[in-house]
Amino acid sequence: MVASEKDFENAVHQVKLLKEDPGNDAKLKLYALYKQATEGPCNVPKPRVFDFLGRAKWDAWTALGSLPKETARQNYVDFVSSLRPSLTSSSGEGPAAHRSLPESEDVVVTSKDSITVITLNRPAKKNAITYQMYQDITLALKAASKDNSTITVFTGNGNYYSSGNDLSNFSNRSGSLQQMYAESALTLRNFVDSFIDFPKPLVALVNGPAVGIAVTVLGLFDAVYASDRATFHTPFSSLGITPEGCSSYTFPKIMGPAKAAEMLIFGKKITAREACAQGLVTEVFPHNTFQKEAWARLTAYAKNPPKAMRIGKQLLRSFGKETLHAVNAEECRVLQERWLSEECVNAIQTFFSKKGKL
Ligand SMILES: CCCCCC/C=C/C(=O)SCCNC(=O)CCNC(=O)[C@H](O)C(C)(C)COP(=O)(O)OP(=O)(O)OC[C@H]1O[C@@H](n2cnc3c(N)ncnc32)[C@H](O)[C@@H]1OP(=O)(O)O
Repeated sequence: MVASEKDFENAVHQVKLLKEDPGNDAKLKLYALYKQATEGPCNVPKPRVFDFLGRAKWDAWTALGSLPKETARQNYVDFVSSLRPSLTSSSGEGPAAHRSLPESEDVVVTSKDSITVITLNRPAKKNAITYQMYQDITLALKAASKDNSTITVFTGNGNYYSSGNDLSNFSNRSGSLQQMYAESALTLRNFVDSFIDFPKPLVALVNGPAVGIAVTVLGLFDAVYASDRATFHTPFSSLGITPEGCSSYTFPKIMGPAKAAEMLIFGKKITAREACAQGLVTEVFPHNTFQKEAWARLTAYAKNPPKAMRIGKQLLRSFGKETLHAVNAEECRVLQERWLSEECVNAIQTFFSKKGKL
């Protein structure tokens, strides 16, 4: 269900009627979504340095990147409803994730034409996945598995699909290293499990380069549509780490052991067309028609009888499921050890000293 103009106007009106101050963060978010929904991406100059409020508003609006107006309108309506649960949208039931997802700006969930869309929304950081985002995505997939959508889509906002794991994930948390790595391994395991167990067709729209875990989990999707600007890169060895996302099992199955080793052990970056030839990508579209063509395809597929698609997917998946869970557990166990290694610690330090880009 997409928010109509009327839903949006109602939500704007409801904000004016709020009796309690929702707080500065909420007000900034409302401001940014309102501007994005009514004017599109921010293209006004950044306010001067002492205009603190103006700059905070500008930052919030700019952070929405190229989020489409319709999505911003929907997010505004959803956010207003979450501020006051008693204020419900006039269009009836909202998107599924709205019912169980924590508020998150970095992972945006929307619903349209029986399709739930999960968008990685950190364009300024190339959609790198933070610790919180792993948890939000896991929740979003759980919610989508229960909502009334037919297909679930995963994509990225901006010019990257995702640069993979946020390399600062291990530097901005508290507790002992052992505890942090154990928690991270568990979070990763739950994240990948939610892809393994996802019961409906899951489609990736790879709008630009994909790195690391954003590539590996693609082996667990049912279809992967890519822009011809997308690339696929798993530089694990140069980061001192090892493959995850079940790729140590799915990649050799999909592309054969030799091509899998080239990517997962030697870190060869491949183009969308190469990934398609190797079976990781379903189809490649020219970048300037990518959204239009991929969405036309998805909208048509979403009209298929949902139960048949769901049961079909489960048949395709069910026989390998136990193996996938075992592979996931083993990959996470090995990674937990690798994170403590000198090779890994040095590689992350090199990245943040700006000497070690891919
Ligand atoms: C719970 C833990 C689970 C762990 C699971 C294991 C997962 C493993 C992986 O995913 S391994 C892959 C990790 N990713 C990378 O190594 C990519 C690192 N990034 C880069 O090499 C480059 O940023 C780039 C090639 C993706 C893009 O280069 P460029 O176009 O020149 O842009 P910038 O480098 O200027 O990037 C803009 C801005 O984003 C920050 N950023 C980009 N990617 C990451 C990242 N993965 N982690 C943290 N930050 C990232 C970059 O630092 C810049 O920030 P700044 O503007 O300087 O503040």
